[in-house]
Amino acid sequence: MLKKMPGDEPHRIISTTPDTAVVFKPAVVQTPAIITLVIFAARFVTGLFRFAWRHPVVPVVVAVPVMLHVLYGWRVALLLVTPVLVGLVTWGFLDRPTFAHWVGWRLLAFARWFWIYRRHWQPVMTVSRLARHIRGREYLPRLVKVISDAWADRITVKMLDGQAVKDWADRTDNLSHGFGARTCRVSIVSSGRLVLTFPRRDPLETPIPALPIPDTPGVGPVEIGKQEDGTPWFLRLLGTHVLVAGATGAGKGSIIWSAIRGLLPAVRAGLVEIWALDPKLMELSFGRELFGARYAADPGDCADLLDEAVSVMQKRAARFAGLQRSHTPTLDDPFLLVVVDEVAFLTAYQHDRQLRQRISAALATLTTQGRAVGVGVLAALQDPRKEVMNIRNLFPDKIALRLDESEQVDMVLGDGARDRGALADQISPLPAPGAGVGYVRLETTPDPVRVRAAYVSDADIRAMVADCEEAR
Ligand SMILES: Nc1ncnc2c1ncn2[C@@H]1O[C@H](COP(=O)(O)OP(=O)(O)OP(=O)(O)O)[C@@H](O)[C@H]1O
Repeated sequence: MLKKMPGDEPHRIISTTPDTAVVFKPAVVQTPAIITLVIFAARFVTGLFRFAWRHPVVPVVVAVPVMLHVLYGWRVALLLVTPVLVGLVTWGFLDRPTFAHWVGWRLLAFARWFWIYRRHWQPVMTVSRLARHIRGREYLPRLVKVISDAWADRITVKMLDGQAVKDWADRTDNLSHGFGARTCRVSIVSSGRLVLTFPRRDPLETPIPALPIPDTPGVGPVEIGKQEDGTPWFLRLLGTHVLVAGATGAGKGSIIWSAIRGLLPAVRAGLVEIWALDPKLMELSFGRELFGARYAADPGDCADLLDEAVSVMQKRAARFAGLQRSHTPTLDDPFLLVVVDEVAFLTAYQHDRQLRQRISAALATLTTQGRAVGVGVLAALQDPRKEVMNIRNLFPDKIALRLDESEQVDMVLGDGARDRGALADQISPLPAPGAGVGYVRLETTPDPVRVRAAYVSDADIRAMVADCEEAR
């Protein structure tokens, strides 16, 4: 009675005697009416409390004026409610962020829960086959709560027992179209619970101009651009190695140049040295004055420069042994960032086998031992296949810009990254909406984050060079 009892289904019943009616007897359990009423009342009250707990602002906004009206009449209600409304509007004007945090986003979350997610939940779950029908009974994953902010709606879902995150990750297309969003990201919060993120707007859809050069020298995470939620994207370079992969024209240069730009004050202060390897002779040659003697384009010179970096690293390691386990840049021991544009030119397309092996060995040594002694590698490449770059796993932090094939996403970011929403193969090939857009997967966070690097134009690089020369 409370739930539909599964009876025998007529299509399964076969009569062996011709011309006899099949007797269909569904199982019926008689329940006294009072028990039914008590259960309904209990469910109603629990639902009311649950609702008030999840959407506390809504009952206050709706229930209080109604109660005042019922108890004291509409005049008193209006008299008491008007100053509160005026107060709220003033609060919204004077301090938008706190108003949005405490009232605005909660009301929006309620509206979207009510109008979009709750209303479409059952059809979307059924059509995308995330709901199950077993013996006539429908089992739906539970929509636990909706949180909204300026960028996206985040929906906490209790999966059905026995469901896997992959079941959901495989249906992100169905979910995003079903709920009218552009994309859907799936991330796990605890056993059996996951969060679906539906962005409502895209702060990365237009190019970001070059960020201002920081005022103070710093080697901490460098601001490169924006994250998909509109917050600044900081990339750590000290104490790690970063691999940037992207097809031609994906905007690898904008990440390299934004990193150099962010470190420029520290370069001028002597806390950072940037060593540039530019085998393609295109990207870094434009600002080669910034690197002084630490610039190489010819493969032989690149090998020499890498060997020198290895030697610096080994000398430091010998000095630091037993004294310190991590490195803080100083004037005597600055952070040394080796920037390699199109690393495959040196490791795969180089026809001199000996040189190729020497370069690969030096890069492998730097990426395995460099970070503790203040030597980092920032490398860019187009083709992420293992044959081209067999040391890609030695880079703890990875960035996938636009890639040509979906299989390349996991090659760059690691297994399961595409299932978790890193759709680097779907980034637009047009420069305005797609160049510099990518997904970052850090050593410490398995969930890829969508980002866009600021575009450092030729004029910006020229200004950086002029600035540095002036400082010298
Ligand atoms: N962050 C960005 N925002 C907007 N446009 C960009 C950005 N980065 C690059 N572009 C545009 O895309 C074009 C290609 O960029 P870029 O040369 O850096 O790509 P790339 O990945 O280094 O390509 P290649 O591997 O062929 O050198 C640039 O000329 C510029 O117009």
